[in-house]
This record gives sequence, C-alpha cells and structure tokens, in this order.
Amino acid sequence: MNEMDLPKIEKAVTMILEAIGEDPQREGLLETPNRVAKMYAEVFQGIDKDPKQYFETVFHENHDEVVLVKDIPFHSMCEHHLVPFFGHAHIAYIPRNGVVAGLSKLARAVETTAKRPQLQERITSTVANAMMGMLNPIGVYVIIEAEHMCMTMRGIKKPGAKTVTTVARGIYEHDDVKRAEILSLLKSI
Ligand SMILES: Nc1nc2c(ncn2[C@@H]2O[C@H](COP(=O)(O)OP(=O)(O)OP(=O)(O)O)[C@@H](O)[C@H]2O)c(=O)[nH]1
Ligand SMILES: [Zn+2]
Repeated sequence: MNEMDLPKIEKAVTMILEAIGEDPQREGLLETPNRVAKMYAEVFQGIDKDPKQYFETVFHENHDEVVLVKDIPFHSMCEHHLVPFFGHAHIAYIPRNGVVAGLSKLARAVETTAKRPQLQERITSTVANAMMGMLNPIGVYVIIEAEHMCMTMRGIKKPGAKTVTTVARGIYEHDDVKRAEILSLLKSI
C-alpha cells in the first residue's frame, strides 16, 4: 500500500502559506499544515484502491430486472485545481443469471473511486467498468451529476452549473428504451 507522506504535505502547505504572503507562524495557522495533511490523507485515501474489490462478494437472487441505487452523494477533488466537486451518482444494472452485488457496494465503489484527484468522466467509467468486469451483468448505466468548485469559486464563476456524465455498458449501450426507463425512474421516485 502507498503510504502517504504526511510530513511532506505539511512542508508543502507551509511553503504555500509563505508563498501567498501569509505568516505560517501566526497563531491561527500554526496547526494548518498538519490539519491539511490529515485532510489530504482522508480525501485521497482511494489512490491505491481498486473499486473492483467491492464486487468480489456476490449473492444469488432470481432477479432479472433493473436494480437502481440512486442519489448516492459523493465528493471528490478535481485533478486540475485540487478543489472539490460534489454531487450525486445513480447506478443501474441488470443482473445476469441472478448475480447481484450488495447494495452498499455500489456506493462504496463510488466513494473509493472519488477519493483521489479525479475527473467526473473517469469516476463514471471506472465504476461502470468495475461492475461490468466483476458482475458480468446484462448492462450497467452510471449517471453522475456534480457541481465543480473550480467553476464556482474561480475562473468562469458559474455557481449552480451542473455537469452530468453517463456511461452505458452492455445492453444500455444500444437500447434507448432501457436507458429511458432509468431516466424515468430517476425522475419519478
Ligand atoms: N472534463 C472535465 N473537466 C474538468 C473537470 N473538472 C474540472 N475540469 C476542467 O478542467 C479545465 C482545465 O482547464 P485549463 O485551461 O487547463 O485550466 P484553467 O486555466 O484553470 O481553466 P478555467 O477553469 O477555464 O479557468 C477547466 O475547463 C475545468 O472546468 C472534470 O471532472 N472533467
Ligand atoms: Zn478544476
């Protein structure tokens, strides 16, 4: 496992504080490098983890229709600016031969994948690919909607702008009706 170098993060944060013209020795900032190091250890704890691990345990249940876990909240860090983006993920899949995953594992896959410097598109495809590879379902459809702080607090400054990314695998790649079913479930429940 990749051990995080907390003293190095602390040193870097101290340098950033100096570089922006702050005094790292003033009372309010004394513990800041250490706090930021601990925060990074937490928000980047998915760097060496593979979300496939959550689909190693499966159940067998005679369910051959959609399973949809919606409104999974997540937050991540944009890899371009290292500021947060956050929102909700919705994951639908159709089991093959009754192979189903624990529902919490879908949320765990999102959370782990989000805990590294990321792109929204990559979280979406990583989760979809992990489920395809491990569960071999009839199809997977992952939809993520998020607000990016790098578009809100700086740069273009458009608070409230939402980015929606989707990845369809298996039957969802070419079945418009099946995709529409998920979109209507997302709206109606
Ligand atoms: N595709 C994609 N882009 C993202 C994501 N998060 C942030 N970005 C974008 O990454 C881009 C980086 O663009 P650059 O031109 O290299 O950096 P910049 O000068 O800071 O860009 P501005 O944000 O336009 O000021 C910006 O357009 C961001 O909106 C993401 O998850 N996916
Ligand atoms: Zn950004």
